[in-house]
Amino acid sequence: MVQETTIAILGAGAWGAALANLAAANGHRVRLWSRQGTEMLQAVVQDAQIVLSAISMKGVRTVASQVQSCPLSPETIFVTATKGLEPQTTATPTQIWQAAFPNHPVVVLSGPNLSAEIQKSLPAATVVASNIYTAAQKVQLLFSSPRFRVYTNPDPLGVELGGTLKNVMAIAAGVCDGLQLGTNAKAALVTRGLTEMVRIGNFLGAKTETFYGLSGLGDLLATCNSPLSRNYQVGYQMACGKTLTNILANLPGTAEGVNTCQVLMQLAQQQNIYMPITEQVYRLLQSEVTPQQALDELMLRNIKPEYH
Ligand SMILES: NC(=O)C1=CN([C@@H]2O[C@H](COP(=O)(O)OP(=O)(O)OC[C@H]3O[C@@H](n4cnc5c(N)ncnc54)[C@H](OP(=O)(O)O)[C@@H]3O)[C@@H](O)[C@H]2O)C=CC1
Ligand SMILES: O=C(CO)COP(=O)(O)O
Repeated sequence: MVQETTIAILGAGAWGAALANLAAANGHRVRLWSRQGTEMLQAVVQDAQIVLSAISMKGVRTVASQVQSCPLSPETIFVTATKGLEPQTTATPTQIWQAAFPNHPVVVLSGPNLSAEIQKSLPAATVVASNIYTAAQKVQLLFSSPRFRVYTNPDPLGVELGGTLKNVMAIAAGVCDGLQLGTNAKAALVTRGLTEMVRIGNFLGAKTETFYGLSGLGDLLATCNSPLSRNYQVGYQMACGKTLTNILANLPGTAEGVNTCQVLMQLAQQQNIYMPITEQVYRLLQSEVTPQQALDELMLRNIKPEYH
């Protein structure tokens, strides 16, 4: 029997609300905070054993610095469920929370977790990872249930990057389906997309094997194959001729892949890392190529061995 725990969830969007329901269904006291709500941030995080952030990337640093001015228990564990990279610094959400709270454990939670399915109580699995294993274990116990299977993993950076990098590939997968390129093309795209994720992930310090687990390949498969994914929807609608501005104006929620793609392109150029799919997604989002031209650019590259 898991002890009843007070969990403050920051961000009451699609994912924050789904995580709140999972925690409440396990008998925990859940306090939800968002800018739209009436609860003060200080009151929500006060005495919370867990502070979980499900805030879009663009709000993470601001909210982390607001939490810094709130009184917290020294035992508080931070959990981050955001999938993005900060444009100015390329920092991950975990790195931002850890720098703001150097004396607290930070746990990343990431996996193939389309919130609409979780809200329908469909079964799912996820991964929790931290440099402090006991903190990850605590979070695993808090969220585990017969419908939500939680694994621990010792590579928090790899877990976090899997969820972040796959968003760019989900945009590409949406384009692939929107252009009706078929199952072979999709399989090639997702497989080569994973190779690209491993390449940049290794450069940033993540372990290869993590990308072959739930938070990497698992999340890649979920988002590249589901119209529930907002990132997939962006690609699909671009392939159908809509403009990015128009798509984002009507999208239900956040598509982090749009910003992540820009950050990755900057990094790839600075560090000379070969990321052909990311580059074509970037050029498409910048309206430098059409979906068909992006496809041609990828297919007409020099032929080469599968592995270097
Ligand atoms: N939906 C999903 O299936 C999953 C989403 N994720 C990740 O979780 C994160 C949130 O996604 P999701 O819940 O779907 O997105 P939503 O767009 O539904 O919600 C975003 C949340 O972030 C908050 N927010 C946005 N900008 C700021 C800001 N500047 N300051 C404070 N709060 C801000 C919003 O607050 P407010 O309500 O006040 O506007 C809202 O609570 C993303 O990084 C996403 O990749 C991860 C797994 C699954
Ligand atoms: O990360 C997700 C599922 O694991 C959600 O994907 P989208 O943000 O593309 O909707």
